[in-house]
Amino acid sequence: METSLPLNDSHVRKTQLVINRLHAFLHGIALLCLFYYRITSLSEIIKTRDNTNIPLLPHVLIFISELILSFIWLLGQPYKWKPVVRTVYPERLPGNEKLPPIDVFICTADPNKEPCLEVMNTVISALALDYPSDKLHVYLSDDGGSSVTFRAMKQAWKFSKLWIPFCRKYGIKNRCPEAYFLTEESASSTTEFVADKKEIKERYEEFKNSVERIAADISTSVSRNHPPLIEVVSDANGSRMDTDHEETPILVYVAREKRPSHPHHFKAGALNVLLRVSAMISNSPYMLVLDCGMYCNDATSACQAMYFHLDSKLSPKLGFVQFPQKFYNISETDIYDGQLRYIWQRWEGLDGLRGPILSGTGFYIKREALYGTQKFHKDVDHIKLRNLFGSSNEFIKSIYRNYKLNFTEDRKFYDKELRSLASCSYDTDTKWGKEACEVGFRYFSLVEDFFTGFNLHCEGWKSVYIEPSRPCFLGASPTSLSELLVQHARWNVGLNQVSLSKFSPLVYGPLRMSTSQSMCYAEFAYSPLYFLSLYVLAIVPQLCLLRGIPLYPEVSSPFFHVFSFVFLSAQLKNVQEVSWTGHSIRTYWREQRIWMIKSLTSYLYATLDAVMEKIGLRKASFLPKNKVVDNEQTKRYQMGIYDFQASALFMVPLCSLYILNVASFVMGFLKILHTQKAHEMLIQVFIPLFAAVLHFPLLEGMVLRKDKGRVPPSVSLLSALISVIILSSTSPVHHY
Ligand SMILES: O=c1ccn([C@@H]2O[C@H](COP(=O)(O)OP(=O)(O)O[C@H]3O[C@H](CO)[C@@H](O)[C@H](O)[C@H]3O)[C@@H](O)[C@H]2O)c(=O)[nH]1
Ligand SMILES: [Mn+2]
Repeated sequence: METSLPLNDSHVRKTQLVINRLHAFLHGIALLCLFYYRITSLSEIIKTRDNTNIPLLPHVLIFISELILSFIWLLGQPYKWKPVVRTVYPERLPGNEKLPPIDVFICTADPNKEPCLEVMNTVISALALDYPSDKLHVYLSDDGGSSVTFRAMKQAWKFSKLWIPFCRKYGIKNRCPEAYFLTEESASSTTEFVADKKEIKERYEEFKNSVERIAADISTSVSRNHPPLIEVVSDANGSRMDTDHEETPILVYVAREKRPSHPHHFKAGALNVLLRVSAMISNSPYMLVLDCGMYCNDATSACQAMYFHLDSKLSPKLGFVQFPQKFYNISETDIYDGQLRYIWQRWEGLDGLRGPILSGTGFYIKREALYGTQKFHKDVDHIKLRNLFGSSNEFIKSIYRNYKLNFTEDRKFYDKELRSLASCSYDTDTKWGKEACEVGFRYFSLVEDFFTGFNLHCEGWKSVYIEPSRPCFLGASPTSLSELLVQHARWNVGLNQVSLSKFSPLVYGPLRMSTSQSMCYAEFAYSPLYFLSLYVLAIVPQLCLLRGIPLYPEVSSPFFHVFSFVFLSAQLKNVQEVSWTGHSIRTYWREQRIWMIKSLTSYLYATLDAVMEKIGLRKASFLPKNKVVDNEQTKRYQMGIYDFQASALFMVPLCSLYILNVASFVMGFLKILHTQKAHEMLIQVFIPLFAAVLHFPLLEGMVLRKDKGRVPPSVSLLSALISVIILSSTSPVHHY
């Protein structure tokens, strides 16, 4: 029988494994030598403090910053321990009749920020997935409760009825119409194809126009106060079951109830409503989750995921299959490092452990994993189920019922039941979204994906990472510094919420999963700490250089080589990883730059935010990213020119530190020439030089550029003032 053969295979990247382990060993030894140097020199300073005038504080600060960097480095090592790649055997997948049904969940929140046409393209591409139509059901959650989205969705469904047969007939790979017509993928050259394509293109233009008309006609205002609305999109004749059902999957619109007095828990709340509503309508055992604007670029993703979910060995423990997030709008220069290469490389490493971290979109997850029912017996107490899942008996029945397309039954009854499941109070006093209670997407953190995946791994579920050469899903990545920094600040607020709680991965993880998997979660969750190290490294060595206080060993000392080795080995390892994943050295350079910029801004504010939330001064919130395209900004992005029109909160620290570093390099350099102290200060001269070269675009933005994307002169002036104050202040390093 076909299914007895494995559907997939994995193999370890051996060369990479050897390089990684060897590097970890050497780098680790070098770090130990570095600590030895710091500890001995610190104790020396403390002992001789009365006679010498060497200040202690800068040495302590530098040591702390080195400890943090080393700690995060150590946490990241399990990622590199056993990188794994997966292959699949397409010919072994069972026939259509054996494929399990799938529900697709798409979330949108605000038509002003998430253009309706893009959302509809996501919907259409999901409807057109290469999967038996009667086993595919698409749900669109509209958190804005906007009638624009509702009406546009009906048009999208109508268009799909033409689009899907066209795609199937010609084996079109890219099932997102907007992207398909842009790329001009050619499936055939017969006259029939050319005529069909022309026809479908015209239909698409009509559809597009109708969506634009809808958006122009009615207000796109977003409501925070509305009753639930659930509608299975159907033909005008009112019969929900369409005669062409074979060709077009059902499409369900869900706007959950929202009231100002009830917390709605952002995307996790929306997904939990979809879980409940879909349980009543289709109750598929697997779900694909997609962010709006993220379209299906390869229609075979569902089958690809099934190579793992149907694998008899993997299946019982497999919670989800994660695809990487890839982006269609990344420019050649990728100045904001939008491709997130370093993340997907880690996921590959995690695949050798318990599996990749849940990444919000582009994953096929098992319904059972989100219900946490694997531990119950079938005859579990009904009261217990009500405590977990809420008061709906229909919902509770669905938990143990197999897949069944349900919505044609008693319509009135179901409508009432559905509205209750989508009401804002349904969750209250249940275990939905509660951390560590195993029901649904967890509300605890703004990064619901990270935290839910963490919980699933803690409960014993595994995950699989698959990165096919043709990306299955494509979305839009930030194209301005401002967007990038705001997005990363939000992610890191979410990570801080986890790391500052009892769910901190190093505390909560090791008892529930392997230490190595916990370390990887911790590496992610503690990464906002980078801001501490980088602020110290951007200020302390520089000020000490100007005051003639050496913080590093002098050139003749053997420890000078230790410091040089640590720096070079870290950099070269990055270069090696970047080139091994098929990128050029420029990618390495940009990754360094953006990592520092994010650490000095997003990570700092994310930590302040999370701490304020912890002590009750603030509430974290998740406003969807603006996906509306600004032409001028996009043009700059395409040309590889940074857009520094970001909030002064971001720009002032960056520019101040930049000026501080340039100034201390120049002044320090002149000073050591005079005093002949170069051998003592070499590393301290090198640090600001490295920063000044790496962040040269900031200098351009402040001084050389005249366009709209430059650093605003007011920001440059304020930054200059701040750096002068820091430079001239008798800083605390002077005494102690
Ligand atoms: O109240 C809300 C807020 C957001 N969303 C949806 O959530 C998705 C992600 O929002 P987006 O603004 O695109 O944020 P990103 O930073 O791009 O999202 C990343 O980070 C999120 C966690 O912060 C994850 O949920 C996402 O899957 C992941 O792609 C979008 O479809 C939104 O419509 C809602 O449905 N309701
Ligand atoms: Mn997004």
